[in-house]
Amino acid sequence: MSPSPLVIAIDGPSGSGKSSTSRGVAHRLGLAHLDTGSMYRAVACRVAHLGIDPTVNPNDVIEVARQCRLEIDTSTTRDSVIIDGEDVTQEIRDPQTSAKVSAVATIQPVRDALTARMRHVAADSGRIVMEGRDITTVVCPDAQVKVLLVADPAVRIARRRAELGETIDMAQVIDSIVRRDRDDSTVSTFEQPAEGVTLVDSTHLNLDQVIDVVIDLVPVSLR
Ligand SMILES: Nc1ncnc2c1ncn2[C@@H]1O[C@H](COP(=O)(O)OP(=O)(O)O)[C@@H](O)[C@H]1O
Ligand SMILES: Nc1ccn([C@H]2C[C@H](O)[C@@H](COP(=O)(O)OP(=O)(O)O)O2)c(=O)n1
Repeated sequence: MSPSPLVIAIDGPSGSGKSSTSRGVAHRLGLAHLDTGSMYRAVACRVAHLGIDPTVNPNDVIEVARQCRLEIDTSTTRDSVIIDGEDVTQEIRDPQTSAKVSAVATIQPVRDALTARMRHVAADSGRIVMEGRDITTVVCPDAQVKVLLVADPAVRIARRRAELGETIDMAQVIDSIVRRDRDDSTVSTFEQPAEGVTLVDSTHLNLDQVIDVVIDLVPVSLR
């Protein structure tokens, strides 16, 4: 008998620990993992390579989101992202990409195109952890487990700074958390949990503790 379908949806603001937690949960339960932010980031990279300014030519961005060939590894051991044959695995994590991505992610038809792709990945995989900003509310509102992962802004800024290295420009780090959350929250609701979504505050929890909290939410019969 094949195992029951299982979608664990994790939303939250930047730096709340979505990727680390999702990866850890997927690894422990043997599930696939999709970082949906990497899809928006990949489109932002492709758009930049094509010399498109999203604020001037949003229709060109929509075209890229609809037509691009996107190859994303959903295993927990690799995290490669290839768009139209170009490997952008490293570039999507650059602070320059972080600074550009909201301009792409706030175009509603771009969201519609990528949401459809995300749902295909979930359906193909069957058992997956999906993370982003609108997975619990828009992409997979019927997920068996729905979590909104938050942490105090100062803690999120400190975590991101530690991740990027002490030499990183502090203004850039603050922009990538505070300004980006403000822009992203114009199109997604990730500051308050929607009905049926469990709020998990990671401010005072280490990564293993957060992973344990999420796994405890998964019905034993589905693990
Ligand atoms: N509970 C936690 N305690 C301490 N550091 C954490 C915790 N969760 C994540 N981190 C660290 O914070 C940084 C941002 O985490 P990440 O998972 O990339 O967040 P997000 O995907 O929400 O932007 C990473 O360097 C990660 O190792
Ligand atoms: N489901 C999603 C996932 C990401 N986004 C947007 C919002 C973010 O600015 C970018 C990048 O998301 P990502 O999760 O990689 O960002 P962080 O790791 O949280 O800093 O994409 C979104 O609008 N909806």
